[in-house]
Amino acid sequence: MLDISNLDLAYGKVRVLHDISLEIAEHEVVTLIGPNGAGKTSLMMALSGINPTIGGTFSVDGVDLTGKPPHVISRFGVAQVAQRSHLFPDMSVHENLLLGTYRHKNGMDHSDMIDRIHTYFPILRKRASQKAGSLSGGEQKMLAFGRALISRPKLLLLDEPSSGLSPRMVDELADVVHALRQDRSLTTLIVEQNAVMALGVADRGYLLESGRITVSGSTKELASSDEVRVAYLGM
Ligand SMILES: Nc1ncnc2c1ncn2[C@@H]1O[C@H](COP(=O)(O)OP(=O)(O)OP(=O)(O)O)[C@@H](O)[C@H]1O
Repeated sequence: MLDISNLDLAYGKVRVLHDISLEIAEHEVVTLIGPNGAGKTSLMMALSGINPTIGGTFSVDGVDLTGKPPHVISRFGVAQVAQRSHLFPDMSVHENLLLGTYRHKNGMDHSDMIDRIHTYFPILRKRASQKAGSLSGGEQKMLAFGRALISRPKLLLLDEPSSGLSPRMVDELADVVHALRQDRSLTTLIVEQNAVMALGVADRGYLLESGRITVSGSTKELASSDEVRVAYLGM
């Protein structure tokens, strides 16, 4: 579903990603873990068409999307839940959720999907008519996640979903990712600093360090690798 091949990215003269190659098969949940400043968000922004790349390619479902603008990538079915939720604060929770349906034809029935999202995130049902700007930070993240799900993406990109969440909310979020994985209805890339959470919900993973992928393998292999221990614990 996602095929990244030898991708390079720089901010001006500062090279941030080096020769990144990564694949995700349809319905897989794959994680890219790495410490602060490794380049995780830079890669997500590249895959959404926000950051221009300087080398390499990436394709989704066999279609080369390298260099395409964000609106084209999004219409193609790539949805990103960014670290910041980017909601419309004066619109209601329900209205923000419905904004995720824009890529589908008018008149399409979204009620089943809305019910499913409310099952994953019951708070969004309770707060449906409340302004999105009045939600807590964690609740706003849930809404941004729901808005991405309602778009029925081919590929879901989750950028550090656990950042800023309480331990209880991280567990709730992990349960949702786990349920989505059980459904096998989505293909997901989770970029995380929280290796424990990410390795607990993914099928496979990659370790990104200083802009290079240094280890890849099953979540079990990553969890027991010396490189992951050194990257996270410095020992
Ligand atoms: N717009 C930018 N201009 C210049 N440098 C940038 C820009 N955005 C990020 N960087 C630099 O690129 C490097 C990678 O940053 P990035 O945000 O991708 O890392 P990250 O792995 O997501 O980190 P974190 O886990 O702390 O969010 C960092 O050194 C950062 O300072």
